[in-house]
Amino acid sequence: MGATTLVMLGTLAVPAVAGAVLWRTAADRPDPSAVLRGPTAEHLLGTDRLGRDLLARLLAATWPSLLPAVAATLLGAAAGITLGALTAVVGGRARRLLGALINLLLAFPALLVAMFFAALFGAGADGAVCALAVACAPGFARITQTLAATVAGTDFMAAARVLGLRRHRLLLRHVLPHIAEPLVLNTTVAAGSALVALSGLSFLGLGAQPPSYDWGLLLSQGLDRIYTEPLPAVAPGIAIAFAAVAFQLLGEVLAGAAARRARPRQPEEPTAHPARAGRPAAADHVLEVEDLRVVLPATDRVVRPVRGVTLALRRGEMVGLVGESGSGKSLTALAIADLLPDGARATWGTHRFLGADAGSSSRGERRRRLATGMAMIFQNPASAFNPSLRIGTQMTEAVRAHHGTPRAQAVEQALAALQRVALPGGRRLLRSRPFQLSGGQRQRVAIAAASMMRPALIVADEPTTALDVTVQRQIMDLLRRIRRDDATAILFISHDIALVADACDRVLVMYGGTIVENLPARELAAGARHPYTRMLVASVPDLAADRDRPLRTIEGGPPDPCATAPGCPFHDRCPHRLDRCAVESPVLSPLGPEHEVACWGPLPPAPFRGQRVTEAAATEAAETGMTETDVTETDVVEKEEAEK
Ligand SMILES: Nc1ncnc2c1ncn2[C@@H]1O[C@H](COP(=O)(O)OP(=O)(O)OP(=O)(O)O)[C@@H](O)[C@H]1O
Repeated sequence: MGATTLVMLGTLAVPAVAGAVLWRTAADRPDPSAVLRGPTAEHLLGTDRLGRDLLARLLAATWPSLLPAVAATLLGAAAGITLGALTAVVGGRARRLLGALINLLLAFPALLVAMFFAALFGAGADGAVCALAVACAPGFARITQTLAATVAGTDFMAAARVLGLRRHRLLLRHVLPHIAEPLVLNTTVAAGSALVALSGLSFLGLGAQPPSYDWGLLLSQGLDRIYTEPLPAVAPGIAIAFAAVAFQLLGEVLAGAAARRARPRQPEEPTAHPARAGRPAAADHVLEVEDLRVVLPATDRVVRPVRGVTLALRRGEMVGLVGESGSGKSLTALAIADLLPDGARATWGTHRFLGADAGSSSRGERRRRLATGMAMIFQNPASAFNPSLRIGTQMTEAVRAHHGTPRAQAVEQALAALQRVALPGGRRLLRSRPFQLSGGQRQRVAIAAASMMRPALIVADEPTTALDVTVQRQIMDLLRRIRRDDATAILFISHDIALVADACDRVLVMYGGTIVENLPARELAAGARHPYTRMLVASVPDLAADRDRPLRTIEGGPPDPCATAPGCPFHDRCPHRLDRCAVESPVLSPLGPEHEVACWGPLPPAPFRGQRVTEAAATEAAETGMTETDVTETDVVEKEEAEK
């Protein structure tokens, strides 16, 4: 398409640029001896009523036909884009007024508007250009208004407003650069339509006036004798169609190029991922995932944020997934739920949900199973709901679609679910829309909706991060109740180590896209053996922390998700690293019946509950003259309690 467009544009460019020099004389020279001739070897398209060569006139008219079309498009685009973009930066009342104006202008057909204004401005090429600019401006305004609306509500616009940027700066710096690409494409396509419209105006006598001429006028003059000599009318018609198609194709080619530029590189299949048959299914396991890998496309590289995650959840078990930002927790959850973003690819050795192997079922079957057996609760309850639909519609959607539950019965179930999560309001709440609820209410509705399907597994991705501690507690109570009542397994993703340790049965610690430790939650504080888990736990401040000392952090940053070097992902930050840590990747290996760790040199169990207690023990030992190991955890805890 690109080559064809180039050839077509080149074919137009030659007569457009050289037409006036090469053919103007022949085009304007009358020949009384050759009036109204048909096509001959001397005049390939024939002559007009003054004996002028029609081919020369057609070629010489290229520039006068294309230039006004491009000029009208640019004028209309400038006016329309300004009008439309203003809606993103003005206040509410002005925005409504501008919107109404755009709607009003759009209510009239563009060609009618063009003819009206062409007559108003007076027949002639300039009047036609202005008329067409006026006619196409509302279309540009509407597209720009729609595009600008997507930018207007963004956080960076809010931040720019807070910084006090003036409107024209907001417009030029923040709105237009974000929507420029589709507007440029639209302008190119519109130029083709403008050419057709301008030729139409000239054809009707409202555009170019003799002795000036363009293709539209030539077409009109040729039409007088179309039954005896079709070529004088057909040739300008073909020229108009040819140029209009060239502009349209140019728009298509630009759009294709833009899409290709935006489309990230497709990831190649992850390497070093041997196909494995997987272990036999355990009877009480709801979910079993082995060697899950996720590869994401990026514009210039391939991102591998999840690199061989193995996990399993039993019925009714609540498992915490912790790890610092970027360790791959959310992508692991999305891969399990088959909700990865476009272009992302997941592979696994085993993916068994409710006993069924994902590898042996079709995508449709897998999705159906996930839709009925799994529910997701997201961090931001605001974006989990469609703002334009009522809560009731969204809550009842899944049971109606998957269980075929009649509407009235689905509503009853929704009311029961709302009662279960202690949300008052009943039917009134079902009739409300998401924006009418607070964040905590929305999250409770999300949990109520999730519980309506009685799922075997709930994946809760930081469900309490956006909420205050009181609501957080209520949400945790709800999850616990659902788990107890329905034996639902819960994969609870959180940054709140203390909350996870308190609420979960087991904790999976994730680092650099892999699970580095899997241990019972009760052992998290004292029994963690991976240096990363230890440091993560130690970095949690508590009320007993010495406020004069800086908070503990883990030096360094998370590993680059694009890196392909072997070795333990934590080795460069690990104070206990061994030589082999930099070259050999450790795998998750059992340390005890319920404890697995991926480390070449797991630390010995901490004597007491975490770093805080260890330090307190040292102080206590120094004060009492005992050795550190003589100080029991009970001593330390008792002392802390007394101090509090
Ligand atoms: N659509 C995407 N395209 C490219 N990279 C992505 C995409 N989504 C996530 N990533 C990258 O993948 C890595 C893991 O992201 P993920 O959201 O799973 O981390 P996380 O552990 O859940 O972090 P957080 O706790 O902050 O939510 C990060 O480095 C992130 O930058």
